Amino acid sequence: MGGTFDPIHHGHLVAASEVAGEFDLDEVVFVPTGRPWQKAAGAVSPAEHRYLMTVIATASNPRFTVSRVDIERDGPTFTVDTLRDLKRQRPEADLFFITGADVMAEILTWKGAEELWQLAHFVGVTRPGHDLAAPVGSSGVNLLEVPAMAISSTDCRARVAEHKPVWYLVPDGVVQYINKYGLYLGPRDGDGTTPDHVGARGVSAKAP
Ligand SMILES: Nc1ncnc2c1ncn2[C@@H]1O[C@H](COP(=O)(O)OP(=O)(O)OP(=O)(O)O)[C@@H](O)[C@H]1O
Ligand SMILES: O=C(O)c1ccc[n+]([C@@H]2O[C@H](COP(=O)([O-])O)[C@@H](O)[C@H]2O)c1
Repeated sequence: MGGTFDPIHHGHLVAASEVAGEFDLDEVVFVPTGRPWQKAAGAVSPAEHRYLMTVIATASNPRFTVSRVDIERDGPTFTVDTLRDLKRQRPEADLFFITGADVMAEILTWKGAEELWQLAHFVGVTRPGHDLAAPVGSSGVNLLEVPAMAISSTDCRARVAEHKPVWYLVPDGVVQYINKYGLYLGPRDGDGTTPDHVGARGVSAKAP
């Protein structure tokens, strides 16, 4: 499952768990993007923060792992490269790429879109507020209804910035990580550490 994971939240985790169960997958590899070219430069937290939050969120599930292939590759992140790298690392694996309905609707705009269907099975999952459909001309795309989680990373970031809690929207360890590094509290300062004018403790991390 690829994503910017800024931050990872329970919508991601439920989607991954449901697909793993439905398709009897041995492993779900979470792949944080390096440079998501469709998101504004500077609007995305440093990759190491997003990677570490993903590790924290997935640590308790023995079938969940996290890959650094996208954050270690230079240049913009393209899924065609992600899938090639994963295939190189796991030549025997039958790859499934998990996306929410919003991302499924954009795949035809991606680099090498016509090649993607040969590299992996794609699984599109339902997401509140978005219609789910297989892209025109795609093959091997499965659609799966998953429990509705009206959670987005955008909303989580906005809540932290407004000093509202994100408990139960993201895993507890991710709440604590966000608080520890003062993420999302103010203007992005480039390295994701707490800007001077912002206190080190965010309201979001107060006990529930
Ligand atoms: N609540 C959700 N339910 C189902 N799928 C989701 C949900 N949130 C995200 N996804 C899917 O997870 C993948 C990674 O999403 P991403 O990291 O961009 O999270 P996001 O919440 O959409 O972030 P942002 O709000 O910053 O755009 C995408 O395929 C997306 O469609
Ligand atoms: O390959 C592309 O051109 C492409 C364009 C946009 C998004 N993606 C991938 O789609 C996944 C979700 O991306 P995002 O930005 O919505 O978190 C992630 O794995 C991205 O690398 C891929």
